[in-house]
Amino acid sequence: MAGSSAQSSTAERIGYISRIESFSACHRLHSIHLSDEENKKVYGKCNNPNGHGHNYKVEVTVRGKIDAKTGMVMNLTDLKKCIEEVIMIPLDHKNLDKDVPYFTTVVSTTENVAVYIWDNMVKVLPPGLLYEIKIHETDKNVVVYRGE
Ligand SMILES: Nc1nc2c(c(=O)[nH]1)N=C([C@H](O)[C@H](O)COP(=O)(O)OP(=O)(O)OP(=O)(O)O)CN2
Ligand SMILES: [Zn+2]
Repeated sequence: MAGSSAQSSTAERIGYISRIESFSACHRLHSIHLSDEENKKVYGKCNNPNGHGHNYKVEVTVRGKIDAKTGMVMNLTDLKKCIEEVIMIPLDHKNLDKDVPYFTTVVSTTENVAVYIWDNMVKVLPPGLLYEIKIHETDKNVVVYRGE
């Protein structure tokens, strides 16, 4: 019988949906927990006092039940609004270290940018939905954070 080995139509289905946005920002890798000499040694060219810029690409993924009535894990239009509020308004065309208070004491590595986005995204999304923040800092450097 067709579909006999498949999940029943009433079973709960879990889906992952993602939205990708890009933002441009500049920063300098410099830790307040290291001396100037150590900063130079650890971060090299990325410790340049006048900073440098990136076109970051961020992928926000949510995981959840595919609602039987709406057919959605969540409405991607709502996810777009959350990304605007949490990522685009505070970070796009900003100096991360000077314009974003969080990075006054936290070094603006892409790992920490991902943590910043995660911590703020969980505040605006329905509970338990956020699954992953993936950031392409360059075409070659990619960071994933899952809230662990
Ligand atoms: N663990 C991390 N390491 C580094 C980070 C980071 O956020 N986390 N960031 C940097 C610099 O900010 C910058 O991203 C490095 O840029 P660059 O070396 O130019 O990037 P690419 O490797 O993609 O460029 P190449 O063409 O290979 O030079 C450094 N480390
Ligand atoms: Zn950088």
